Amino acid sequence: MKIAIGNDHAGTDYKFAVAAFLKERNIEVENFGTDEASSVDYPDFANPVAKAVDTKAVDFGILICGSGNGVAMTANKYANVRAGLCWTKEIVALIRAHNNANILCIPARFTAIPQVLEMVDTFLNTEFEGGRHQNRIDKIALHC
Ligand SMILES: O=C(CO)[C@H](O)[C@H](O)[C@H](O)COP(=O)(O)O
Repeated sequence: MKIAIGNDHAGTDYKFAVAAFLKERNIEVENFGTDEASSVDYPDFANPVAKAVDTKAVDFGILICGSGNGVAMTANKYANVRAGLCWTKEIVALIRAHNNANILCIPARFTAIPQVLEMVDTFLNTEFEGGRHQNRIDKIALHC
């Protein structure tokens, strides 16, 4: 499995923790995020992750910014991306089981790292349920 990860300055520490967690599980990680704490613009890091997921160059993406909203808004501009903003592992389970999300968006300023690692574990270990949820995903469309 290969995962693209991206973050702005608010998510740098969280990105390192998540990347280490994934590598310990022999998951390949492509780092598109900043490695610094100095201020940057989140679309510069969310766009390459979303593009990698959109083109199926990777299996999943993980995006981290302060609130998680900026990266989610950016990623959901891509046709094949379903990016979900999550702050508990229960919501993570639902974005996989019901929404077949392929990018997990994490609000670094409103979560703790141990909680985020649990969320990432849930994201990787929850299957899409299909059925009625597939019908609904099929109705998600670009309107521009
Ligand atoms: O874009 C965001 C919110 O949608 C992210 O949370 C950013 O990390 C945040 O806006 C950065 O804020 P800062 O005051 O420039 O550190």
